[in-house]
Amino acid sequence: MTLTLPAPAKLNLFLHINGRRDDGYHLLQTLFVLLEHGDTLHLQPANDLQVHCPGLPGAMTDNLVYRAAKLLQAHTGTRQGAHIYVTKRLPAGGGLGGGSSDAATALLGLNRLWELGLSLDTLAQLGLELGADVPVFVRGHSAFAEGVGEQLTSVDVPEQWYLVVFPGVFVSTQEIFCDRELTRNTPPITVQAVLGAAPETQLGNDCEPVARRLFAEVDEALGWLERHVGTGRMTGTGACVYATVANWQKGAKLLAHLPPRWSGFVARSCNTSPLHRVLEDKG
Ligand SMILES: C[C@@](CO)(OP(=O)(O)O)[C@H](O)COP(=O)(O)OP(=O)(O)OC[C@H]1O[C@@H](n2ccc(N)nc2=O)[C@H](O)[C@@H]1O
Ligand SMILES: Nc1ncnc2c1ncn2[C@@H]1O[C@H](COP(=O)(O)OP(=O)(O)O)[C@@H](O)[C@H]1O
Repeated sequence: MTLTLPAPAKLNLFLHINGRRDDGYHLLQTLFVLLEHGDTLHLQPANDLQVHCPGLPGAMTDNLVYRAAKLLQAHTGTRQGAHIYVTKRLPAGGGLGGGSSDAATALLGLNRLWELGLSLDTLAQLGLELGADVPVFVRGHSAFAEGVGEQLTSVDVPEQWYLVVFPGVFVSTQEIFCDRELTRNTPPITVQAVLGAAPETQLGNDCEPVARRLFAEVDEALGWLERHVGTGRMTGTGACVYATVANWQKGAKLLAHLPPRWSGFVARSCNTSPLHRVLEDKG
């Protein structure tokens, strides 16, 4: 029996840095939406634990999917194993949360495969040990996030079509957060103000000026969107940039004119994660 599950991408419709904790972690506010596009995990019960993730450099034991599985084994004491095959579509370091989403899908998928019966609260708490972005994928709903990204308020955001462009560079989250010129004093806003604001056009991403300065390709990709679509925004700490488009056809037409050194996709946002919908369908 193979359990095949999606690991959707996310976009940050805005990202404000409000301060910094004593341990160096940043206090932020952001609005996450999920996309109908992402990686796919195939999970098979086995006696040992193996993760195959073609195209992603690095040791298997560093893969967030492997680390998620080990965390579940340690937390529950189960001796069950699995062979997990990851089809990567989301660029690592793209700001689309691919690694975090893979980890969340592994947590929920193995919880089902191994019949562990852990709650979403417990899985989100475990996920936070793997990365600040994992809990939103575990909970599987558009959310306003605060704190270091772990305090989530579930919200409904208008579902829209997005053109997402990957400008071919890897942006390390840590490098952006370490930059001296990153502004860290944006005043906090309320969730009501966010939802009334058309976030992707009226609220900004504080990491964008830093990424534009450090990575010429991010700057050029944003310039391309601004010229061809009228607006552009960066997701997370980069590198991907995006804009809303009226429908799939409009997005596909723009995609056809993308400079060949970049890649991209067109996808619709969704308030409920495709992962949760598939798990519900499978009962
Ligand atoms: C800022 C966001 C917005 O979505 O950027 P993206 O990674 O999506 O681009 C995320 O919350 C990132 O989450 P995630 O990518 O899981 O970050 P983590 O692995 O937890 O942290 C990577 C590094 O970023 C820094 N970091 C991360 C989160 C945070 N609130 N403050 C920080 O200073 C820390 O130096 C940490 O070592
Ligand atoms: N399954 C995975 N997919 C993507 N990246 C992973 C995975 N496991 C570990 N990583 C590591 O996580 C980092 C990027 O994570 P990712 O979530 O894709 O980017 P971002 O946080 O920018 O959206 C990279 O350093 C990558 O090596």
